Amino acid sequence: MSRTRHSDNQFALDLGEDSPMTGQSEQNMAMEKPDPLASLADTEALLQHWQQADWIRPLDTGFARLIRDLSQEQGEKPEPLVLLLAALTSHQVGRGHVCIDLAILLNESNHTLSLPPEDARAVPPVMSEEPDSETPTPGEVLARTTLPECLVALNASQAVSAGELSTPLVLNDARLYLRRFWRYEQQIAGAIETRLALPSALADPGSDATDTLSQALATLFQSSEPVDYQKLACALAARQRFSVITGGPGTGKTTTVVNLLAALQAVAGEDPERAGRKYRIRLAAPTGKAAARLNESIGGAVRRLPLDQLPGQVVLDDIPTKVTTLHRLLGSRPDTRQFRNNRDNPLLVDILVIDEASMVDVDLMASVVDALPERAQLILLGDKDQLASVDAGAILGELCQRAADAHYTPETADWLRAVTSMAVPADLLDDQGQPLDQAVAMLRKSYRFQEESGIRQLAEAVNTNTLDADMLARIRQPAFDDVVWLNGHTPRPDAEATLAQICQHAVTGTPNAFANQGEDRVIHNRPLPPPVGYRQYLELMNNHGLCADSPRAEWDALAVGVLEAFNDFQVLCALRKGPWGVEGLNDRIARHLLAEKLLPRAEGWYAGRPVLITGNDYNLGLMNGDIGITFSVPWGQDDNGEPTFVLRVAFPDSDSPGGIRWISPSRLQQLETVFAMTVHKSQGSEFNHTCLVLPDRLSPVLTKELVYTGITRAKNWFSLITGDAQVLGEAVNQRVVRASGLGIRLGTND
Ligand SMILES: Nc1ncnc2c1ncn2[C@@H]1O[C@H](COP(=O)(O)OP(=O)(O)OP(=O)(O)O)[C@@H](O)[C@H]1O
Repeated sequence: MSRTRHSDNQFALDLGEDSPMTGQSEQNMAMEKPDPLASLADTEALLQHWQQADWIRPLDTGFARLIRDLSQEQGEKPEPLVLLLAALTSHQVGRGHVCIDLAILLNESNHTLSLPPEDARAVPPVMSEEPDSETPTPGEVLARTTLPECLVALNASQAVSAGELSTPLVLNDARLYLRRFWRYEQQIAGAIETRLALPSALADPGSDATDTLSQALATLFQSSEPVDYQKLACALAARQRFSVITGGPGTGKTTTVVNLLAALQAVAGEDPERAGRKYRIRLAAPTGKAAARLNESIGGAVRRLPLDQLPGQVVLDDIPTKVTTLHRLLGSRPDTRQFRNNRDNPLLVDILVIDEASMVDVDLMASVVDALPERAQLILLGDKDQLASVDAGAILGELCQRAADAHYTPETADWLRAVTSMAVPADLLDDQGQPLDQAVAMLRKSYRFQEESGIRQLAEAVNTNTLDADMLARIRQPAFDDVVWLNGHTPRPDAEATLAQICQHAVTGTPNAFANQGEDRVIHNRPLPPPVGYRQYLELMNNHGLCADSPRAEWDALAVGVLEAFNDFQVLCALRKGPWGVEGLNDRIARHLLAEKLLPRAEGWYAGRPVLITGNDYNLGLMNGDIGITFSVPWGQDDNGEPTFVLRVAFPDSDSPGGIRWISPSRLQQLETVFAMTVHKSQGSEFNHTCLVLPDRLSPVLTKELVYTGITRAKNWFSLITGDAQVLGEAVNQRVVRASGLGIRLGTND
């Protein structure tokens, strides 16, 4: 169907009354210019121009060409509008969306697509016969069309189906997907629905199994509070084969899940399917860093379990403490996206717990549910308010859209009362609650941060859109003892001076900028040392006192100490490029540390260089997100018998806690220096002192989720430096909204 035919066609006109999404005047203005979709050649030229200007990727134009070829093979005249939408859908997948919601796209084209990009290069004129005309933006092109026109064109194309045919594009309602991503979403939604529908041995509050669960919960949770949300979460998650436990930092997700696993093992003996055997449980996280962090915290929590008081004869070995990465769990293979474990070779597991689930994209989650036996229980843990995964999807956020209000049905509330002896607060009840709502629990009290903690209050203000003038004044002053906005008194600071301030802060951590010079803080009855910068780990490294003859164990111990000290401070940036991004700041901070004589050099490889692995390397056993530090270590002798030193990067050995792996820099493939890290990459990590750098102007990546994630990476100290004071307030007013159909399918899309 050609575009001209659309406007001549009465049917199209009937449907195509002025779309509520597109203003008439905007449309009229666009109509005055030549139609860039008038012909296939014009459309292809337009896409080519956008690609040349780096607005869209070669992959996106390549996908549009594939749709064109496919249409032609089917004897169909390729429809320019379909090609355009195909390229834009592919572009959006590259930006983390699972699909395009056409209604939203037409309503806010430029914002939805983030086009033109912030750093847009000039695009050469597209219409050769009109040398002066500017290439239209996607927004201008889309302003000429309407939702009904798009739907008519897509429905008429052989490249599009509702999913029943193996077409490259799938249209569900007004959501347009690349087939692969539609399939992922279907797989995930199907796996959740199936598990929610499975009958549970614990559904009947009068059963022996439920009685045992109730006894176990009474032993594990002894809070005197009227509502213990950890206990509620534990009960809900025990009842079904799918559940989500979400909560902010330190709300007790790990504690709750350890109690949950103990409670489940206590009832295992009464599960007819288990015939008295305990459950096989696996714990996993999306990155090595996140797995290591859970590894650290889970061991202690398991050891504190009152196992001897639990029913069901649960022993320590029944509760796993080893956390693996999802890639390792599924058995990743070099050079292929296929995992060793899949539908045909499922995991030997009864219960799988995934921590930091906000970082899991739809591709990986689809592989997880593919490899999970149908009756296996899946438990997702994470903070719903954090940034979504780097790749497509926002699974945890989607599943938890209604978590704050819970929407528990009266039936769920009755069951909870019977099992936990607690009444669900009335404002969390809803007799229209959906099945998914009954499987989602939100932890609401932070045990790590005290009530007066600035980090807690600032994160909450950002998260709940209550970052007001009073809070800004308090972090400027600073009124809190753990938070400081270092240049908050300067609305439009000089860029060079601010960048120099960041470098200086990165050296020392500027303890005297915090209230009481960062001294005299006591956390959980222990005095807290003042905040530090990178000088701490570099001094430890430079003054180690080891010699060429020192045993390997001493070098390992030094590396463990230096890696720990490095974790005490981290600069986080919103952006990658430019002076305010990781690339600019890594370079600048390294040169500053060189000038301070803390580094021997600031380019290439040098002792002291901290590196972040940016892609999984299965041969070396290094995972995306792993951090190593470069050392000069003794390695053999020269011809005169003198010891020689070489550079080796020390990584924590994920297979042996406290161990170190020394890897030659030349073997490392994908990495970057990590004096500065993007907030995206910092997910799943926590640092004693975190400094968040916001740039001098707003950009689409600066969102509430980003600022919240940045603040909540700080365990004890948080500092903020802004290129422009306004940017903080503007950033928290922007939200990450990722197009997806998961919540819609599961009936929890509010
Ligand atoms: N019910 C509780 N009563 C007292 N202390 C608790 C309780 N729950 C958790 N804690 C303590 O609070 C701290 C944080 O708990 P935990 O590590 O379980 O939280 P988390 O939500 O997993 O944290 P993170 O944000 O690191 O993922 C721990 O020191 C833990 O012992």
